[in-house]
Amino acid sequence: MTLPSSPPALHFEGVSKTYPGQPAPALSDLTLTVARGSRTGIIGRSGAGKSTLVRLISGLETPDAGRLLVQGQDVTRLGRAEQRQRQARTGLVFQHFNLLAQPTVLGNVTLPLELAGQPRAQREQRALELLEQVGLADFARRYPAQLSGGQKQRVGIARALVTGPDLLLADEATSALDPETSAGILDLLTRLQRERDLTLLIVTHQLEVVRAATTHVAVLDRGRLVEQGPTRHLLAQPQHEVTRALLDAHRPEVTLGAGEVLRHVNLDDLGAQTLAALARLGARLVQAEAHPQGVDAWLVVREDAGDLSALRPSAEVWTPAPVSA
Ligand SMILES: Nc1ncnc2c1ncn2[C@@H]1O[C@H](COP(=O)(O)OP(=O)(O)OP(=O)(O)O)[C@@H](O)[C@H]1O
Repeated sequence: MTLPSSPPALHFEGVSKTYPGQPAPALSDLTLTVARGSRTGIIGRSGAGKSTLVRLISGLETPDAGRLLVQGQDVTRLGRAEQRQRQARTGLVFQHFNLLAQPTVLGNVTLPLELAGQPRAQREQRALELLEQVGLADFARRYPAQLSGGQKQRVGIARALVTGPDLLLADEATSALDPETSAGILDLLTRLQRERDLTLLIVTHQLEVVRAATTHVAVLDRGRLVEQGPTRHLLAQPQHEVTRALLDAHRPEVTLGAGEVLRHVNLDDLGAQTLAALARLGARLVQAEAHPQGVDAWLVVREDAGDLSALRPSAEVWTPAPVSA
């Protein structure tokens, strides 16, 4: 018996988009599939086309060419009513929160349900449940101006989820927050994605966001997809210069001695065995950052130090790329 396989959450098929009056396309023949239930990062430099991708998914723009399927539905062919239904099933979280100043926190979260015509008691109950889930049960009667940036973003997340979407788009959702607050928001998004079995699309220019919160990643550059894959694999073995440049931005400033090179490696951990292996290789650890994909480490080693793959038993995901000083 063959079970009907469910369609991917998103499928871009040869999608192109050029804004009026612009010489170059914002997206060019983009083919990209986002698996249902994944936490997928879309990363790229400024102007890569990330926001355009979000605007197409959320229905704010339409492709010039190609097809965009959301949960198997070709959104370029939907009527008005169907499009509104689809939009209600897509939650959006913005960089600058986009909260209204006047309604209270509760009023902001209930707004999408109010617009959908849901009775007050029902929508308030639902919004209070969501506020509880984002840790803001006691803030319902406050105004956005009385909240910190991280709290405002929690309200933004509650509002994005209040209509019960299956797809959540976070567009630079942590870019305006300090690192500690960002980490809390990414943890929250990850938890909610798991609990609600959502597909989470995280659009960012920050590699650390991709590392902390995604299972898969796609790298865009000048409107094109340059590489994609499981996050851990892609960050350990970046193939494209754009991805390498994103990794390089985290390179520590270090003075190299004669015959020494700086290398970026992704380790499983920094346990006793790994440290002993580093010592045997004469490797100097100059920077290490732990994250859900392992430990991102920068080492100074002698050019003739030998095979670093011994550092990582699961070496199938890792070939150290030499980085010039
Ligand atoms: N409304 C618009 N009108 C004209 N051109 C636009 C518009 N929006 C984006 N563009 C152009 O399309 C290209 C892709 O822009 P987009 O905003 O999608 O990139 P991005 O990766 O999100 O960049 P950033 O990280 O800076 O937000 C850029 O060249 C940009 O100048």
